[in-house]
Amino acid sequence: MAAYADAYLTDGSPLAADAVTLSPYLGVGALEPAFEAAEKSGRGVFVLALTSNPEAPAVQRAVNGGRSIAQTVVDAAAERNASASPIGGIGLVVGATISDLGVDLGALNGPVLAPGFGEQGATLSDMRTLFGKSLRSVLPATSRAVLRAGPEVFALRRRHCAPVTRSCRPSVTTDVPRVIPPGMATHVVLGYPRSVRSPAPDPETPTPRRKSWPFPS
Ligand SMILES: O=c1ccn([C@@H]2O[C@H](COP(=O)(O)O)[C@@H](O)[C@H]2O)c(=O)[nH]1
Repeated sequence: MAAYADAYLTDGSPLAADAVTLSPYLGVGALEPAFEAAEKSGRGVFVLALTSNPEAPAVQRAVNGGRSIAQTVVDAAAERNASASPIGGIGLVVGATISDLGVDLGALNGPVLAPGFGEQGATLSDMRTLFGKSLRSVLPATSRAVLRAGPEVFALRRRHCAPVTRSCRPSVTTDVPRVIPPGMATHVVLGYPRSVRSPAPDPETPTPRRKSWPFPS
């Protein structure tokens, strides 16, 4: 783990990243070199806690010593972040496709990376219900739903929001500004799952051009 930490979380390494995802299944303690390297260099890690794939609950919801494995991972990250201000760099991955969290994220004091939007079917309203008070720490992630239409921003918007612009408005005007930092918002809105499920736009029908996001109501 120390070698991985050097490669991905240390200044000057050609592979250094802002943050990496880590699996805790060697034991959370085995990740210590990565935690230390991330803290030292101001980087972050996201430890898998409750993943979005359907096979995950059999392992992550298993109970050991009165706590689920997922809660054990959450608690270890919370302990590591306890004294950090305003927020620690030990984050968790919690899939947005999960219907019932079943873990307490209240003491985490760290970010939550939530994959599952777009292609996997989670919606922004799922996010509000699922994460409750922890919502402000959640970074929603979507990949295929965005990449498939890219790289032009206008093409992305046209694919996902037109000709059903109206159905995109609720997320833009109510959910997003309150929960997602501006830099993230474009990404998330472009992958807004409700629009992913909408019919593909007719290439013959011109899309009304809107000057800027968020769309006027
Ligand atoms: O619980 C998890 C953990 C990681 N992933 C990864 O995130 C992206 C999701 O891609 P989409 O195209 O938005 O579905 C992908 O790289 C997964 O390996 C995850 O989906 N769930």
